[in-house]
Parts: sequence; structure tokens; C-alpha cells
Amino acid sequence: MPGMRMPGNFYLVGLMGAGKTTVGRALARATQKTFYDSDHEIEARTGARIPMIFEIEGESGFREREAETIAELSKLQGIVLGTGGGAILNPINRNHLRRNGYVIYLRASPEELYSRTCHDKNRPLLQTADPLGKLKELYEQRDPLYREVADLVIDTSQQTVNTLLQLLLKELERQT
Ligand SMILES: Nc1ncnc2c1ncn2[C@@H]1O[C@H](COP(=O)(O)OP(=O)(O)O)[C@@H](O)[C@H]1O
Ligand SMILES: O=C(O)C1=C[C@@H](OP(=O)(O)O)[C@@H](O)[C@H](O)C1
Ligand SMILES: [Mg+2]
Repeated sequence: MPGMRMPGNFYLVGLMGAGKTTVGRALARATQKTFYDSDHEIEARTGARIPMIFEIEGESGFREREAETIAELSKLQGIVLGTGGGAILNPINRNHLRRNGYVIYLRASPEELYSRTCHDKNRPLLQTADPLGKLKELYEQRDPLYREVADLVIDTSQQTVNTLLQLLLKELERQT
């Protein structure tokens, strides 16, 4: 189904390693929408990488930048937005997402998320002695919030990015 046109915005939520950036980019290409990634946008505006922002301003500084960025990006039309895994912690972000687009929760088990993220040093929250334990804790905390905002929950376990894209296109064509 290449080049399918669908109305509105698609927003991707889920934990670190869920595939928001990767699947989001593929979904944008397939639906002829513009892709944005809130983390990339924050880095471009700040002129610093995420680990550096966390180091200098702490998580709270990063969250402020994230909220400003999501408020602005959610005003755009015809986009696919990959959010950062913690964006849904802020109720204002949750409202922007719910109000202005169709929200897709990419779900995966903490073990799978760990296997996808363990070689990457760019996620400060996982630079701990026990990253799998941290992912389990974040899953418990955040899974209800992802579900609260989601119009669609997709289980990404054991699915390739391409299979997920095909699944998503079918489901979105049916629902939107
Ligand atoms: N369904 C999938 N199966 C296997 N690997 C995946 C899948 N989705 C994403 N990945 C890989 O996992 C890593 C994290 O993906 P990314 O898109 O950055 O996740 P997020 O933006 O949700 O943190 C990347 O190396 C990506 O290629
Ligand atoms: O889960 C989180 O709190 C975070 C997820 C990251 O994005 P990804 O979910 O794209 O890895 C990034 O925003 C930052 O490191 C914090
Ligand atoms: Mg990402």
C-alpha cells in the first residue's frame, strides 16, 4: 500500500526501544506525511544531544524542553510524530496528543526493550547498573498512561518493522 493518504496526525508513544522513531519514520513515508521526532527536535533547538541536556539541566530541564516542543509540534497538521518515552508523564502533553491526533501505543516487554537498547548509550535513564530492572519499573509506571492516551495498541514483540508497518496501515485504513 505505498503512498496511502490518510487525514490528520499520527502520534507514536511507548517505552524506550518500542520503535517510535523507526516505525514512525516508515509510517510517515508510507502515508506521505512529514516525520518529526520530538527528541531530534529538542536536540536541534538546544544544539546539544539528549545525554548532555540531562547532564547539564537534569531530567526536569529536559522535560520542560520536551513540553515546549510537543506543544508546538502538536499544532502542525499532516505529520507523524515520534515522541520520547517519557512525554506522556506530563498531563499537558497527554492532552495535546489526545486532542490533535490519532495516538498509537507501540508495546513491547521490558526484556525485548532491553535487547533493543542495551548497546545504545544515548538514553540517560538506562545508563544504570540494572537497565532491565529500570525498564521493568518504567513499564509498570507508564503502561497505564500509554493506554490512557492510545487510540490503538500494537504489540511489537517478535514483529519486524516492516510487518508492523503493514499491520498499522491496515488498521489505520479501517479506523481513520
Ligand atoms: N519491531 C522491532 N523489532 C526489532 N528491532 C526494532 C523494532 N523496532 C525498533 N527496533 C530497533 O530498536 C532500536 C530502538 O528503536 P527506536 O525506533 O529508536 O525506538 P524508540 O524511538 O521507541 O526508543 C533501534 O535499533 C531499532 O532499529
Ligand atoms: O523514556 C524516557 O523518559 C526517555 C526516552 C527517550 O526517547 P525514546 O523513547 O525515543 O528512546 C528520550 O526522550 C529520553 O532519553 C527520555
Ligand atoms: Mg525515539
